[in-house]
Amino acid sequence: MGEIDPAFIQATDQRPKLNPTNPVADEIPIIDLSVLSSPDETRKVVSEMGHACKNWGFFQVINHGVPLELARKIEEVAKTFFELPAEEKKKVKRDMVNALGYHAGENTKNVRDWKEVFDFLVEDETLVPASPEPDDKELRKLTNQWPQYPPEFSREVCQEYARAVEKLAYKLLGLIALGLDQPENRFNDYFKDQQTSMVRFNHYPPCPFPHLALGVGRHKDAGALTVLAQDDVGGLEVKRKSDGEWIPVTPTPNAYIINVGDIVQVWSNDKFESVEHRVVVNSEKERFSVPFFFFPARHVMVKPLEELLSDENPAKYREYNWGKFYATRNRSDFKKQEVENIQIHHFRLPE
Ligand SMILES: O=C(O)CCC(=O)C(=O)O
Ligand SMILES: [Fe+2]
Repeated sequence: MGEIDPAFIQATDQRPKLNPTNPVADEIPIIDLSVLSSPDETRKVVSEMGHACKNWGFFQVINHGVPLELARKIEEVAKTFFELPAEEKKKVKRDMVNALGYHAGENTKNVRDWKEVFDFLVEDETLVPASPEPDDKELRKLTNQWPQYPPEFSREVCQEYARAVEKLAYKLLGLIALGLDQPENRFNDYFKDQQTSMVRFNHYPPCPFPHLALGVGRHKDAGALTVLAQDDVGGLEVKRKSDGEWIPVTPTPNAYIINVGDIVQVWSNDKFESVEHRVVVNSEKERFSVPFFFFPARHVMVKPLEELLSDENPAKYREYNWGKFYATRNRSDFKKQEVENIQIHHFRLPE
């Protein structure tokens, strides 16, 4: 079996229970979006989604409108990419200047993830702050990097897929807005004029040390929401709010897993919660997943919605700039940092 590189070893209290003695029923709600044409049904969906966002921070959607054929094609494109020889993948490697492309050694909470990734922006050539420093006004252009080879790697399929999940993400964000008693388009402007959203291909190779390492360590997603496709292998676990147990999200064919990100948590002033999740790996099977991270434009100042605030519900966060938050995250993903990554709780106001 050989030795594991210590960079991958999780602290004892973070290691997964691989064979839970009490297998849990799958409790993450599944919501059917096929009924949205009728106002009564829409109200029902809004309410189901509101409950899920409050109690789980996670749900799955079926009949979501993303063409199945396209979802299948994107999975093929992702697989094709990761099958390339390492030197080909390295030709589109992400670096200190450009955060897009291939990356094999991401750290989550300063432990290395057992995975490799490929990232691309929904809107190519998006501007973001050049540095996390608050006074530095310089901007930097992020540019997609596409492999030249093989011919089956289709940039067109990637772009078409990004547009299709983006459409679903807007739909879901509208339903979340309705769940906060706001107009359906309440959040849309934050994504106009250079949203920083991206699609990621995740590949988790089989791991001989699944009891020591994780595919992705526990974390919360920083954006507004995430629309995740997973294959049939399984491995994603969500921290159940009621008791802190790690609950596996059983793959549901043709469903998307949706989770509330930190930004929706702040907008909703904690009504909806961004919940920790992680990915467990296994010694036999590789696993693929494709998250779409719905990120606003760099200039957006994130803060609780004024419309929700009152004497009884005062703002729980001071505002922060999304672009600077993003720049800080991208820097700290890169190098093992001695300090904790930037988090929304750093902006929390005292009660
Ligand atoms: O692969 C998965 O199921 C989830 C990955 C994830 O949480 C992420 O990339 O943020
Ligand atoms: Fe995540």
